[in-house]
Parts: sequence; structure tokens; C-alpha cells
Amino acid sequence: MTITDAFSRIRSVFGVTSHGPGELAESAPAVAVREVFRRFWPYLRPYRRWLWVVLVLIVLAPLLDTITIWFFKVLIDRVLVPRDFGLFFTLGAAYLGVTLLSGLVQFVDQYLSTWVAERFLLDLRTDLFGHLHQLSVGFLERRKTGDTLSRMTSDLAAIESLVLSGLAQALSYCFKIVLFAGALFLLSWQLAAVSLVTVPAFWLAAKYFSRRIKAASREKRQRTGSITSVAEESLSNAALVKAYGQERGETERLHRENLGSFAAELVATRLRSLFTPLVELLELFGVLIIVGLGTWQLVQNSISLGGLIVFLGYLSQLYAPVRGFGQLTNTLFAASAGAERVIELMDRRPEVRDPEQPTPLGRARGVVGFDDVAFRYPHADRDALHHVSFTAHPGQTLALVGASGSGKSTTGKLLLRFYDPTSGAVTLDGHDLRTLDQADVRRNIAVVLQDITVLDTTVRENIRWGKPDATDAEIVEAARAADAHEFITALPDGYDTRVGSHGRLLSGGQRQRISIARAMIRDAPILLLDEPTVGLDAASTERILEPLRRLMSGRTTIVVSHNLLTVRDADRILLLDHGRVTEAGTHEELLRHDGAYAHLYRLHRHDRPEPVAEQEPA
Ligand SMILES: Nc1ncnc2c1ncn2[C@@H]1O[C@H](COP(=O)(O)OP(=O)(O)OP(=O)(O)O)[C@@H](O)[C@H]1O
Repeated sequence: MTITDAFSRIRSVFGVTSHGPGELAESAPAVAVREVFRRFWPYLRPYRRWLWVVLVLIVLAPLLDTITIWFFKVLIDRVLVPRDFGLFFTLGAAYLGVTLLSGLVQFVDQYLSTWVAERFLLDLRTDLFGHLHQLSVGFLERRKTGDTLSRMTSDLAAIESLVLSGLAQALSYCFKIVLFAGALFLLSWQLAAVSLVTVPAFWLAAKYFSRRIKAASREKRQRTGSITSVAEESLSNAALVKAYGQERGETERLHRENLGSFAAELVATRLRSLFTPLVELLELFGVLIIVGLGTWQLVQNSISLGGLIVFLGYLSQLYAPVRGFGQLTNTLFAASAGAERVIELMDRRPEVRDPEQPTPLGRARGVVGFDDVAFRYPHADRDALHHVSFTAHPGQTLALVGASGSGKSTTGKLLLRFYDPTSGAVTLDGHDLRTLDQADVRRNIAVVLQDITVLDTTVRENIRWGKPDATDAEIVEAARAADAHEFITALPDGYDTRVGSHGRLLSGGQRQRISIARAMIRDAPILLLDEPTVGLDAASTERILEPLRRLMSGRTTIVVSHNLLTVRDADRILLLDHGRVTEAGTHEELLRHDGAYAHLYRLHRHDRPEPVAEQEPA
């Protein structure tokens, strides 16, 4: 971004023009503060009892402040002016007592408020995370992970500052204003009436600034989402960045996004910093008027010296919450910008939903059917699958082969019901998947996917994912069957070795064998293998074929593969071309047919590299 761009952004923020969506972080529709409360207040219901206690403390604190200040009036008028020690000790003891009580109230108030606030955040974050996992895979794939993460962290915290800390502050300010203003009227109603004249000016200033600060804060939040997106994407692809020497480019990309955030923060800070001195000026104005009028009243003997000094004390205490109110509106509006981004996520409904009354499905037999299925990805301009039909029976292996982008993985995603077909139906044991519970469908399918297939935890836990209640013995048995036991025991901590982020501490073949063990332990009637040998050399491929065959036996297996050599034994092979099934049959039938499959197969056979053994750890 050039300096001109930065300034034009600053100008547009000052002008409160609404921004279009940022390049990386999506913008969220504006939401009224009232709506934010309506949405998030229910999360505080479980803590209602504690909130009552906090409320009592919120009243108690300003009450103790008022009493403390009043002591000074008594001290001046009854001890200092008459030079009489009589009341000194009683006053001193009372002052000490009230100060101790005030300290206790502050401690309990802060501790309790933080406890409730943190519980609120905990519940809300867990809920949002759960909700995100309910959303369709397609939705999550389309979003920037970094932006979603920033919504789950800083934007959630902003909601807390709005719904809880903000509200508590507002209540505390209200009580302070009522108590201090009451004391002012008690001391001298004439002076009190004059001093309140400046209050509307405070209000107007706050109103003027808050709208502009909200616009700047919204921009800032969106920019923060973009920074997280760039950082997340860039760091998680560190190897690619290095390999292509893009370190500088990536750093500049982050810098550009940061500049946007920098400009927005400057605008917000400038507005906030203008607001404070302006309000202080108004305050000084009020105090000077009161000192003048008060001196006159003192001469007239209509107020005591103690009364006047304490009046000024209350007045300065009164300005603080009034000013605080102004600033609070700014904070509240800034926080509501964060809330908008969270609400936008929470309002998302899954594209794939369970039926109202799902057909119960225990352990399926495993008959998989595609009945004239067509499918188009959301926001895509053409179909990824057209008129795809096939049936796979238990014990059979159906292979999907074809060029890159021909729709093989899409077929697998429809079987897992990550998406619903645009027309036609995907069936399991004759039931349309849309009539079944998604969890029931997926429980009956074990997958070995081509993408990163292990999590950053121990080998044992990675395998246990397939069957959460699996015993250690079952895990070892599955690992043996997947030809993984040997290399696992050679790892530094055996089954308790952490595999690193995305399983980076393991080789591709080892990762794949762990995911085969996971699929083994799941023991589902249907097996979906998406490119199980991708990225492996010929020797490693040979090595995992044996455990794969063991895994496949007796199950319905759908195998997606580029590598035609791994699918020769399949009972039926479908060749996909631009989303259509163009050839179908056994390996021999397709070779006899001498079409595209036969041609591809011949190419593969000639390309086959010499086996090179994969290195196992010593
Ligand atoms: N999430 C998505 N959103 C939009 N279009 C997609 C998405 N995923 C895949 N596509 C498109 O759908 C078509 C089929 O993709 P698919 O991933 O099924 O191909 P494939 O045969 O598995 O390819 P490969 O062998 O390279 O994995 C392609 O044109 C692809 O661009």
C-alpha cells in the first residue's frame, strides 16, 4: 500500500463510509448493540446468582466512596476549623474501617467479575467452536482459517467487554452519578444545579465521537482478521515459501495488511485522544464556575468551608463517571464491531442438515449406490459431476480413476455427505443419505484421505481416533495389521511419540500407515480410500498395499486413485472424465475395450519407476 492509499483509507474512515469486504477477511453485516445483548445475554444465565452479588458490590463501592468524601467535610468543619481534637480519633477509626471495607469490596468485585467473564468466554468459545464443526466442510474450506481464528479469540473477548465488563462499568457509573449528584444537591442545590449545566456538553461530545470510533474499530477488527489469515497461511506453508524464495514477498504481504490495521488504529487513536482533552476542558470550565460561585456563597455564609471543598471533591468524582460514560460508549461501539463478526459466524446454518426424523441406521451392510448423481460446488459455475451411477456391494472394490480434476474426490465427498447432490441420490443400503443421520452415515465409513491425515498428538491417540474406546491392545493389533507396529516401536517414545504438526516428524508412508491403522480399528463396513498411495514411491506403495488389502477384505471399498497399478484388482473400475463416467468394467474388460483406460494404463506401466526402499528409523 502506498502512503496515498493509507491516507485515503484514513480519510474514508473519518468520513464513516462503510468499507467493502477486505481482500482476506470477510466483512460482517452491522448489528445493533441491543441485538448483541439479546444474542449473548443467555450465556450469562447460569451465573445469574453471582451476577446479583456483583451488582450488590457495584452499588456498595460508590456508596463507600461517597461516605469517605463526606468524612472530609466533618473533618474540616468539626475538627480543623474549630481546632478541636474531640472527633479526630472517632473519625480516623471510621475512615480506616470504611477504607478497609472498600478494599475488600474491590477485591471480591474484581475477582468475581473476572470469574464470571472468563466463564462466559469459555462457554461462548466452546459453543462457537462446536458450531463451526457443525457447519459444512465446504463452508469451512471457503473461509480463511486465520480470519475465523481471530473471530474466535479477540472478537469474542470484545463481546465480553460489551456484554459484561461494559455493562458492569455502566451500572457502576450510574450509581456513582446518582450518589455524587445527590451529595451535591444535599450540600448546595444552587451550586449543584449550575454544575450540571456542563453535562449535556459531555454527552454531545461522546455522541459525536462514538460513531466515528465505531467505524474505525470495525475497520481495525477486519484488518486484524486479515493479518492472522496471512500469517497463518504463510507460516503453515513455510517449506513452500522457502523453496520458492518467497520470504520477502510474504513479509511484504503481511506488512501491507498490517499497514491497513495501522491506519485504522491511528484513526481510532486520534479520535480517542481528541476526545479526552476536549472533555477535560469542559470539566475545567465547570470547576472554575463552581469555585467562583462557591466563594461568593462562602462570603454569604450559605455554605461552610468543609462543604465547599467537599462539593468540589464530589464534583470531580462526578465528572469521572460522566466522562467514563462517554468513553464507555466508544468502547461499547468498538466492541460491537467484534460482536458483529462473531454473530455472522454463529448465524451460519449448515448447508448439509440432518432430517427431522432420520431413518435409524445401525451397522450398515455397506451397499453404496450413486443414482444418476449430478453435483455443482457452491459458487462454482459448472458441474463437477454429471449423471454418475454405480452400485458397490459388500466385499467389492470399486475404483474411481481419471485425470486430475475429473471428479474422483468429489464422489468420495458426496459419499461422506460433505455435500448433497444437486440432482440424483447417493444411497447407503438403499436409503438416500438425506434421510439418514450424518453421524450414522459417517460411523459406517472409514476413510484414508490423501491430505494430511494425522494430528499433532501421539501415535496412539492418532490411531485411537478411529475408535475412541479402543484398548491399547487393539491399537497395537491395528498397527500390526497396518504394517506400522515396527516403525512405531522404533520411534523415541514408541506409541507415545508425538508426530508433530501435520505429522511432520514422520515420512509420508509412515503417516499413511498410521491412517490405515486408524481405519482398521474403526472396523466400518465401508472403506473410502482417497489416493492412499499418493506421494509414495513404488516400494512404499507396495509396502502399504498389503495392509490395505487386509483392510479391504470383506468391506465395500471405494478407492480413488491416479495410480492405475494400484487398482488393477478392483471388481469394477470407473473412468471419470470431466465429471462423467466414460468407461466402466474390470481391468481386463477395460484393456480389451482398448479405450482411454487402456491407453492410460500403458502409459503408467511404462512410467513405473524402479522401487526404492523407504528409510525406516534405525
Ligand atoms: N471445494 C471446491 N469448490 C469448488 N470447486 C471444486 C472444489 N473442489 C473441487 N472442485 C472442482 O471440482 C472438480 C473435480 O474436483 P475433484 O477434486 O473431485 O477432482 P479429482 O478427480 O479428485 O482430482 P485430483 O486427482 O487432482 O485430486 C474440479 O474441476 C475442481 O476444480
